[in-house]
Amino acid sequence: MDAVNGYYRHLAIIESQDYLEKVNSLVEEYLKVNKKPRVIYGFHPWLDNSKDRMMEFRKKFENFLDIDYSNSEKYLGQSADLVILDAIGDFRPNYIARFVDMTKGGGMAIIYSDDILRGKLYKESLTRDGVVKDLFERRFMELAKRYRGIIFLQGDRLTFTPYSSNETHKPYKKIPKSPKVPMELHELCLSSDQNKVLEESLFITSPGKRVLVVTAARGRGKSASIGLFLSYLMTEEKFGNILVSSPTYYSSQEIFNFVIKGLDALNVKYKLNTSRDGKIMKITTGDSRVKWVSPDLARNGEGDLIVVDEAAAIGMEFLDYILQGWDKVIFVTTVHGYEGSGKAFLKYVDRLKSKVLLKHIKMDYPIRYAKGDPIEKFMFDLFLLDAEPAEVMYNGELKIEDVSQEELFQDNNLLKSVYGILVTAHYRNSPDDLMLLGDMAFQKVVVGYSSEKPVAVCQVVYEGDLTDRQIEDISNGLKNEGHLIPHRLIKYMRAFEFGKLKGWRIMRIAVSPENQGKGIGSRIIEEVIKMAKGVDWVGSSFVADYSVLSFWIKNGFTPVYLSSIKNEELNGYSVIVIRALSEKSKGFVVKLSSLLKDKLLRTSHQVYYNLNPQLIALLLRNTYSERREGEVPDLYANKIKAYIEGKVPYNVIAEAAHFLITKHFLELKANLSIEVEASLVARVLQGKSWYHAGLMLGLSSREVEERVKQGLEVLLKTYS
Ligand SMILES: CC(=O)SCCNC(=O)CCNC(=O)[C@H](O)C(C)(C)COP(=O)(O)OP(=O)(O)OC[C@H]1O[C@@H](n2cnc3c(N)ncnc32)[C@H](O)[C@@H]1OP(=O)(O)O
Ligand SMILES: Nc1ncnc2c1ncn2[C@@H]1O[C@H](COP(=O)(O)OP(=O)(O)OP(=O)(O)O)[C@@H](O)[C@H]1O
Repeated sequence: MDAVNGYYRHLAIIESQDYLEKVNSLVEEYLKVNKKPRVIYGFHPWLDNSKDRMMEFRKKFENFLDIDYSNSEKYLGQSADLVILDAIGDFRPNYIARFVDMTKGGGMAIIYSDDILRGKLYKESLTRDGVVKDLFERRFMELAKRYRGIIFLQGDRLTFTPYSSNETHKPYKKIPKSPKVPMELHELCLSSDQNKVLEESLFITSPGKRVLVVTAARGRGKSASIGLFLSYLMTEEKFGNILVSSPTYYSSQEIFNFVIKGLDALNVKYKLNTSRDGKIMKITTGDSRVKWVSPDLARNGEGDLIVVDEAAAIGMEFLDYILQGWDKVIFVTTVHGYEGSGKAFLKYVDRLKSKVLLKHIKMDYPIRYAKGDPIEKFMFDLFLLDAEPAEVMYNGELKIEDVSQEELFQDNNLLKSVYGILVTAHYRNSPDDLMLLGDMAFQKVVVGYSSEKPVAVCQVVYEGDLTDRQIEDISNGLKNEGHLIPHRLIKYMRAFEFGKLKGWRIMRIAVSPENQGKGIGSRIIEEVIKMAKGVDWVGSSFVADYSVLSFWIKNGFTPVYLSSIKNEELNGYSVIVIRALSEKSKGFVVKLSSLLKDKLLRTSHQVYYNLNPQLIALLLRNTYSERREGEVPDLYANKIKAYIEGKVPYNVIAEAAHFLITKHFLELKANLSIEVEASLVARVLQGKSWYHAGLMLGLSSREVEERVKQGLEVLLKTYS
């Protein structure tokens, strides 16, 4: 009852063989306080008996929504009084975080399991040869016993320290006296912070370049209030064309839901464009529209206003690009969230303040529950959501050590600052990564310290050394044994013997943002290579990105593989780089990288049409070649000359240009700048029009053509 008054939540964790009885009696207790709760139930429908369990629960409630864990991203905006998680077959951090988040103030989340440590799906993906650690779960249980508001039932042992409504503050709306934004919209707000956003966002409508930044922890209703504000703008003439972008569609979903709520409240008619799977992609009313576009398209999109949700997660480089192209920009972002990189983004905003007219609105009050909610605190500390790197400036002194996973999980401050580096540098970090760090054996964690504080971290996984049987299974597509690099090279490059070599995959490397570009990453790699005694290769696999790839190439790694399909979730193509440490592996590197070069030369116009041409050029420049092209035919040379002199158009000489560029990348005798090479790649190998090549390269059509001519001239001199 006190929780209802104080609008705070409870979390119950049940680990017991008679879990159903225990959940039922807890639910009975809860029903005494709230007779008709809305219930959300999370599970894997296809696991043994899980559907039966769900059906049993479903009978008990009128308002019941069952959600398949694998689909749960779609339901981020949902909330319920009672959230029940089936943790019999899986105990996965991302799902726990996501579902507990759906619980409303006064409500309760229940996680039930027979045994948290064994037989869990995600954990199995971290298990190799039956070996896995349980540092994550032990920390989870230890915190659950210590934190208030958590009912922890292990067998028949109960730990629970209650919380009190005196310690919480409920959100209330507070409508300003004479609001400029319509009253109907203010009425829809649930906290005074939302009213504030609605009114103060008007800042963006005044003339000139303006940037509005809205930041808060998760669940403060940022997206909702911006959605309401956009519904107002749509009814005003000035903002006819509004784009919304975010790393994934789902982070913007609430914006669209609340544009609709707003338009409904204002009694305005609108039209929806929905994707096949039900996502609202565009809302139109009269001459105005709000449309979602992916970050790739937003870069060169046009309109009157752009909203970027989860802005910190997209990367500052992208934000700079948006700021160059747009006059009216709204950045919405979570700080201290799962996807967030808090301090780095806030520093970025501070720097921006001196360059453009900027307003920064911060929201404090949660929407779904009270400020001071004990479960929010538990989740923050459990998943280290507010982990940040230690503040330290690198002064040239670097101590590099490997730290055992046990040491890391025993020392919360060390864990927090090491994990903070990973969270801040890799925006895709999620609660799952903490479990991976704690539980996956066969890994090595290397930490770089400056002035005794962590500034860099590197996670290494041992791979390879496979048996014939394992290799055969992988080659037949049967099993994924978790050896990522050998797996890809065996399955897609058919390099069976490579599987027998011993390797270290650098799964993660990150340097705290203030200290990047000072040589720390390279020194860590050097040290890791020294540690790799008796190892044939050290490698890495990551989403292809120009500057990250440059880092590996600088450190002596060679690209050997590039995926043929874009990974939609990661929004890019993955690339594998390897540094050979033994003669045997050297042979593979030469062979595989030559094959990669050939693949790029022959298929850039189809397989890699959408890949950044600079990246293709960088790959072509840094791969071996085992074949040569013949002499440049005189006819080709003459044609190209005629083109350079402006006597014939490009299409007339396209085949000659293709020949010459292929020859260049096979022989690498001419020294062209990466910009010129990228223009050649875009036009000649990818077959883009001048216009599209220009879009990719940030150049005008004329500039691209100038570079192509310039490049062809040098190549002709070198090779004919
Ligand atoms: C498997 C993986 O984890 S791949 C992903 C790698 N990690 C990340 O992208 C996280 C964010 N970035 C970082 O943490 C670091 O910048 C790292 C790990 C990529 C590189 O470490 P650093 O100490 O910054 O690199 P270091 O100073 O040794 O080398 C500099 C070179 O790396 C490249 N580089 C890549 N990213 C950066 C960056 N953010 N800042 C500066 N240089 C970078 C450049 O080519 C640079 O050479 P240049 O100065 O001639 O342009
Ligand atoms: N005014 C409102 N009325 C009803 N529900 C609201 C309101 N504002 C927010 N919500 C609900 O609260 C939840 C959090 O809102 P929203 O997604 O806007 O928060 P956010 O701060 O953007 O959080 P996140 O970081 O999760 O994106 C959502 O489920 C949303 O539907």
